[in-house]
Amino acid sequence: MSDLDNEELIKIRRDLHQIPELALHEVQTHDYLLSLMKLWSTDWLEIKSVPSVPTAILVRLQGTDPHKTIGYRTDIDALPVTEQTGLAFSSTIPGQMHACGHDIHMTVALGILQHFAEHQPKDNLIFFFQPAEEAEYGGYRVYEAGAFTGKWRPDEFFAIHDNPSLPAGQIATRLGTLFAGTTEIHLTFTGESGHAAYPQRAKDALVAAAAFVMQVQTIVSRNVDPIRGGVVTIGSFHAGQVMNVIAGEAKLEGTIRAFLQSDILMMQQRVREIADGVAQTYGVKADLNLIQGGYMPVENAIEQTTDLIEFMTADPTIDFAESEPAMTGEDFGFLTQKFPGTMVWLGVNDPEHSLHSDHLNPEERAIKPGVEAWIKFLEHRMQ
Ligand SMILES: CC(=O)N[C@@H](CCC[C@H](N)C(=O)O)C(=O)O
Repeated sequence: MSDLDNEELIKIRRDLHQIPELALHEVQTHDYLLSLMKLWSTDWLEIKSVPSVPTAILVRLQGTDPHKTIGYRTDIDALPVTEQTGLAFSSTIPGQMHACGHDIHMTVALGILQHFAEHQPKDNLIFFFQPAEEAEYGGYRVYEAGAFTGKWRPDEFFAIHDNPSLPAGQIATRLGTLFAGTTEIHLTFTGESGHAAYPQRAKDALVAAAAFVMQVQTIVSRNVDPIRGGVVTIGSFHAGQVMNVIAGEAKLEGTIRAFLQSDILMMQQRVREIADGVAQTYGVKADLNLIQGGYMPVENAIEQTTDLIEFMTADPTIDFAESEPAMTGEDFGFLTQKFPGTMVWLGVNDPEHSLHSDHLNPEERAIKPGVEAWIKFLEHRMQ
């Protein structure tokens, strides 16, 4: 068998695009991936499951003359977004879409895996098909389950993320931090509802929540070093039922983002202080839940990343560019705290739409050069 050709890769991508599943529920995706891996089964390929995270798949390829074990990770989950692309191969699952391109990530990983299932690698390779990147921090869960121990422990880890702002097939990364660390904010203010005409007899949770939304804007403007920057976004605000009843409850959700873990911790503390202060000022109760999970800053390691940049820059068949850091989050950041490694962008040329857009339509011609660049680089790492 030869390497998967363009048409075969596109078919896999379209199959996966039609079955987008949410974090920790990637059952059809898991079965589809496994069916391909079984087709490519060889003496040197071993598959492992993780009982506590049943949609995760680890694949190990035994090297011919191993000096190390190289890890390659792809995420497999999708988003609660209703697809609006109108593509013939659109999502078949209502309200769910591969709007972050994990279908592209999986296809690239499968292309690389199929190559090394056909051509036994020199070093050992571990492919990690990771559930729950968008939420629920699957990488952290699988690590904590002890999956990366013994012969399953990678010495280094690599991963990609698609980028609609870059030309199709371009690979881009940088030394140091590529992606921000994040923290989810889940906050409920509870007051007392009442008649709109008698505010003095109620405790207005909506007004408290509105004050909170405005006050947290000062975290980035007054507490974060402006040279480093950060983000506090409240993306969801639900309160009240009708115009003439004071809301007794307000629910807010948002995200904190920064490039340094110390900034994340400081911003978490400021969110706690503001929630407590607002609760006291408005006589309501604040229930605050801050979840970082595995979304640590994605720190590209010096040795692996320098080698990758030098290798890809020198190869005229690879379109490589250095990139700026981004405020997107990724729980690959947790794995970069545990194993040295590198995450790169893969350009998919859809500049009109951002990641998470219901119109996101990555160019499939990015897949084949992505696969080829990684096969070359991994073979180079094995020399
Ligand atoms: C690449 C990307 O879009 N990642 C997501 C990761 C979500 C992190 C977590 N749920 C949070 O918001 O804190 C992103 O939103 O950046």
